[in-house]
Amino acid sequence: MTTCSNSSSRNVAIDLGDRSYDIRIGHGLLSDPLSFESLPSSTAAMVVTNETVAPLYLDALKRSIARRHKYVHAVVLPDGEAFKTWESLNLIFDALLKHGCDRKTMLYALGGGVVGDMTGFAAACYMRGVPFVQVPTTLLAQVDSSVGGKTAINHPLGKNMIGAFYQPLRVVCDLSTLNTLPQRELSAGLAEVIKYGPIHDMAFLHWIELNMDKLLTLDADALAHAVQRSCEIKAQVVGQDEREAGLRAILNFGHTFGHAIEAGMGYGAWLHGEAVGAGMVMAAILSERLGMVDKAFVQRLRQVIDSARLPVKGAVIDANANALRYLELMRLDKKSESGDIRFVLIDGPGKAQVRAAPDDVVMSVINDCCAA
Ligand SMILES: NC(=O)c1ccc[n+]([C@@H]2O[C@H](COP(=O)([O-])OP(=O)(O)OC[C@H]3O[C@@H](n4cnc5c(N)ncnc54)[C@H](O)[C@@H]3O)[C@@H](O)[C@H]2O)c1
Ligand SMILES: O=C(O)C(=O)C[C@@H](O)[C@H](O)[C@H](O)COP(=O)(O)O
Ligand SMILES: [Zn+2]
Repeated sequence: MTTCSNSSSRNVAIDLGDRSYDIRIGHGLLSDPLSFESLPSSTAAMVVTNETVAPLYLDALKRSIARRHKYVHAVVLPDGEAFKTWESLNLIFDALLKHGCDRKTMLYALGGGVVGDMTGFAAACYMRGVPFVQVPTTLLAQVDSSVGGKTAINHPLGKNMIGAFYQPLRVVCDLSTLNTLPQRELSAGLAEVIKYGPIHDMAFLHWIELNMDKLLTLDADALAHAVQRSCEIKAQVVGQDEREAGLRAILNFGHTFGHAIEAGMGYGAWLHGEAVGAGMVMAAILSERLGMVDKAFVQRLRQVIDSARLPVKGAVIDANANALRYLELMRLDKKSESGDIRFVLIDGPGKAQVRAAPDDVVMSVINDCCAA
């Protein structure tokens, strides 16, 4: 992983051999054709976006890439986590086939993590693989989902259960797009920014604590630093373990509980970042009950998550048997082995470890941490 900056953009490189690529970070990049320089040109391009993002940014992106492709098509999907489904994926394939797109067609994912995950999966599958570029327009997508090649759709029984590892050719993070992002979505993105502190970089957590007000008010320098440092950490982890044989699982901190909340409450009721925020508090308390961190660490993490205007208590997903329902959903998590749920726990500030935990301790955490 290497980083370089100039006045208008900061670049983070992700080193994956012949699948290496650049993450470009800066204001106004989406409207600048130079952001897409040196990518392969092709006859056709397909921009995948949704009904909220299309009116805001589709025309600008089309103008920026117009010289690279003879035809620039677009498919506009319904908006929301509830639409991260086979049906939406099929809308992308329908559009590609309707326009006679060949295997050199470039896909552009224009939107948040939902659009990005589905576009990447469509790119991995269409004609057994076509190139794609991530143009993330939410904070969450800029600091996390557009980087690293995890692509997927949801299943009613579990998050991201059907997918593939498939890397983009470039990530173009235009920080200006965050100006139109609703406050709740900004906070959701901050959950994944905060995540990088306890698992890898306590100095970054300290910086986040000091700069939370600036982040919440979209201060340009603070945002640029948060996106750059998050991408650097993610690039470093993914560069060592692209397909989650081991280390990469630390990026799942807060997600074992969080994904249970998302699936259990019905996709979209809680935003992904909200569920991860509460899930990180629950995982930190579990770490503390297993003797891995002290109470002061848990309190510090709870405080920073709360300051990002995120929930610090989990959801009640079953009024009669809440803890059992969590366990049932978490057993399907992709980190589970032979029916044992494996959690990302904090093993001292800045250090994460993936391990199983006794059911009774997990249930005590759920019983103490969930509020209606
Ligand atoms: N692949 C990965 O590594 C990875 C990492 C983290 C999260 N994810 C996935 O990402 C998804 C969450 O992503 P998200 O938080 O971006 O949600 P999202 O894609 O649903 O976007 C959030 C909302 O913001 C809207 N929006 C997007 N850009 C906008 C803009 N600039 N202005 C105004 N509105 C805008 C969207 O239309 C949507 O309503 C989840 O499905 C999660 O599982 C994947
Ligand atoms: O990139 C990763 O690896 C992550 O775990 C990042 C997470 O923030 C993200 O939500 C990811 O999609 C979760 O992965 P999953 O394998 O649990 O579906
Ligand atoms: Zn996540």
